[in-house]
Amino acid sequence: MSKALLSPDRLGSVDEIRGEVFKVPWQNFFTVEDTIGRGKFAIVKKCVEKSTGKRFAAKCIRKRRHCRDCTQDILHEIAVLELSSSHPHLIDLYQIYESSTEFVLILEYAAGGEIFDYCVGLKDAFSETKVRQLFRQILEAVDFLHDRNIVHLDLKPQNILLTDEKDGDIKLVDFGLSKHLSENLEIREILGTPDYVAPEVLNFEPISTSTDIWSLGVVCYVMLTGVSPFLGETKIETLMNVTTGVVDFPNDLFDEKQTACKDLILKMLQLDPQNRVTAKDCLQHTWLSGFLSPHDGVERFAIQDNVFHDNAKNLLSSKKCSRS
Ligand SMILES: Cc1cnc(Nc2ccc(CC#N)cc2)nc1Nc1cc(C2CC2)[nH]n1
Repeated sequence: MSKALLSPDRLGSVDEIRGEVFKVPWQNFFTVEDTIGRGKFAIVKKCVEKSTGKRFAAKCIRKRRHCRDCTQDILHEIAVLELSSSHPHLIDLYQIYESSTEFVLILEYAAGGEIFDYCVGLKDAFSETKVRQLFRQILEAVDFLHDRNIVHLDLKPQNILLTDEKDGDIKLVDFGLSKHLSENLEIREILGTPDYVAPEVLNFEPISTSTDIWSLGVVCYVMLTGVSPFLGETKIETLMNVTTGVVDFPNDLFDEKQTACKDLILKMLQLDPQNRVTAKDCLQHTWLSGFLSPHDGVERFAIQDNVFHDNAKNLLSSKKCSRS
C-alpha cells in the first residue's frame, strides 16, 4: 500500500503519519545514554525507556539545514519507516517526538552495531557461510522496499546493523536519502557514499531500484574481503574506478573455488543498470538459493558447476584489471 505522494519522490505528510507525534520533551520518558551514530543533520543516541527499561535508539533530526526547512524530507523518512516497520530486517519505528527545532525518532535498538566493524576487522570477520546468511537477509529487506517502489540510495556497511554481536540478524537503517519512484520521475542528483555509489548516479542518469543493487554488489564484496572493489587513493579516483566498472577478484582475496559468489557480484556490478539482476534474481541465485537459514537446521548448497561469467574470465585474464 503506497501512501499518497506529496511530490513524485516523496511519501507522507504530517497528517498522513500513522503514529502519534508527541509534542513533549522525549527526555521525560527516556534516559539518554551515549551517542552511537552521527550524520550530517542527525545524531543518534542510545536510550532506555524509563517505564519499561527497554533499550532504544533516538535519532534526533534537525528541521532546518543550510537555512532550508527540511520537514518534508523528515516526514518522508518517517513514512518509509512506518511502511517498512513490519519487515523483520528493516528497523522498527516505536515513537515520534517533535519540538520547534527537531524531530526525534525512537527506533528499535540493534545491539550488534554496524556490519562495517566486522568487515574492517574491528570485530570478528564473517565467514563465507555467514556472509551468505546475512546477505540473504539484506536482499529480503531491499526486495521489500523495491516491491513498494522505494529505493534506499545509501546502502553501505555503516547503514546495515546486527541485532546482536554474536548470532545477530540484519536490520537495515537510515531512509534519509530514500526516494519513492513513480513512472514520470527521473531523479538526477549525486547521492550516497563514493565506494558504494552506482555509475548512473555519477553520470546524472536516471536512478532506479538497480541503483541499490549496484551498492549491494559492493557491500557483498566488502563483507567477503574487507576490501572495497573500487577504492582509489583519493575520492575522485574511487569515483573514476566506479565509472569504469572494472571489478577484479585477486587470488589473495578470493579462493578460486568461490565461483558462485563472484558470479553473483559480477551480475550485480553491471555498468548498465538494465543488465543488472534484481533483488529477486539475487535471492534465486545458486549462492543464496541453495542455502537455507541455519535456523532451519539444514544447509543445502548446490555445487556450482563451473559456470563463470564470461566477463570475469576476460577481466581476470586481461592486464586491464588495475587494483586502485
Ligand atoms: C549499537 C549501534 C552501533 N552503531 C550504530 N550505528 C548507526 C548507524 C547508522 C545510523 C543512521 C540511522 N538511522 C545510526 C547509528 N547503531 C547502533 N545501534 C542502533 C542504531 C539504531 C537506529 C538506526 C538508528 N538502532 N540501533
